[in-house]
Amino acid sequence: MVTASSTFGGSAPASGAASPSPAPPTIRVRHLWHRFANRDVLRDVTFDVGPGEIFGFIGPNGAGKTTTIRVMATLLEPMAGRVEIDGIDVTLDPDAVRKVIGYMPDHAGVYDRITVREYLEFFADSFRVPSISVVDAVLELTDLGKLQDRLVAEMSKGMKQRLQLARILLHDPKVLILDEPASDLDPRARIEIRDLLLELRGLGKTIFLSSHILTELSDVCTSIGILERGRLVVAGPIHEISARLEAIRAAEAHGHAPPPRYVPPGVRALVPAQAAQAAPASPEAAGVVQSAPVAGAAVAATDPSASAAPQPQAPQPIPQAPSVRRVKLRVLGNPEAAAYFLRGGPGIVEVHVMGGLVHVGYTGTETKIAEMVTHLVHRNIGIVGVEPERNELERIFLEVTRGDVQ
Ligand SMILES: Nc1ncnc2c1ncn2[C@@H]1O[C@H](COP(=O)(O)OP(=O)(O)OP(=O)(O)O)[C@@H](O)[C@H]1O
Repeated sequence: MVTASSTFGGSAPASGAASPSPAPPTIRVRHLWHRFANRDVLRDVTFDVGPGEIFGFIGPNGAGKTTTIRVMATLLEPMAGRVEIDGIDVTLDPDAVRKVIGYMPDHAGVYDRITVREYLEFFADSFRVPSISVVDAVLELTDLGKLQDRLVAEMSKGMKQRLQLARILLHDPKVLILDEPASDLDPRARIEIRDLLLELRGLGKTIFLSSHILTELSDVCTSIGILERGRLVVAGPIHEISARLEAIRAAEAHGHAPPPRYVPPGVRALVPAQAAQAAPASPEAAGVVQSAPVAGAAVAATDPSASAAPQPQAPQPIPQAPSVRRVKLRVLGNPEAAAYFLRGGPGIVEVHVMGGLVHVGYTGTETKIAEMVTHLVHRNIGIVGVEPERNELERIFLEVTRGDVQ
């Protein structure tokens, strides 16, 4: 019997793929520009997604996420720059790219008046894959088997979204490109989609997904890229970005020159102000041109400096700085007394009282919060509220973006 796991992704790495690997990137985007009318909506976007990663592409409405995705999905020709999926240039060989990607657009429609099985068999036939065995495997993988005889029209939004995912798995693509896969879903459906994505990653798929909802991504993505007004302001593994920002903050707080900035492959800078200074204002200024089909050959760009694939900067070692986390404590009685007892404690970096709350910076894990609470309770200080800092991804997002829209 064909099973989901034997049919899908058997050859790819099943675990541990998030760590840096010498393998070439599965998705390679270099100096991508796009312009609608006379407005640049993508400006010099460059990033890599390694094999087996779940890459979250984050940005506010209108930042350019869908435009980037449509280029990757071969639906839109870039004005300049180069995009390769699994080593294939999307402009030079879009048909080959389509065979290795499964693309789920935002707000995709589904045919309503057929059953779930009929829907999948229809697409399996159009993908020219053996419909019965593959549809069985996809139904099993996406847990839609019980609903296979149900009319699509009668399915919930979450289930329709799951059906969309099932459809793009039929040809067993290596790379999944999902535009806002969890938007409009209730919390349960969102969690179910997240679990399915993790399962697909376990089968070796590389997953690129976009979202403007940070919390739906933070516990599923291995890496992120943040796009603002068409510019990529940061990209890389979440913990590396976080450690770097922490090191920069610590150095600046002590009046030292910031440590050398970590530049993920191809990304210009971590900090928006620097990105704005460093980035060219137009593809013409950057000397970047589009890869264009030329009879049977990979194309030379017109500008010799751009003709070779642009080389990303080698990543610099990331300085190790202990990551400072923050928590706010609401105490009964005098908050200054609580602050007094916490100052100088192991792992406590800073303590101050503001707005009646005790703000504590600490290093280590969240057990440190439990230790602080115990310590204060033993000194007869009652705790009535504990408010840990924002989640890591929210913190990064707020720090590297400026809230600009285009
Ligand atoms: N076909 C088009 N013609 C003109 N402008 C467009 C077109 N498609 C998108 N845009 C503009 O390009 C910019 C980027 O749009 P895009 O859809 O890529 O953003 P997004 O980050 O996906 O936003 P959202 O989260 O709202 O989907 C927006 O200002 C949008 O209005």
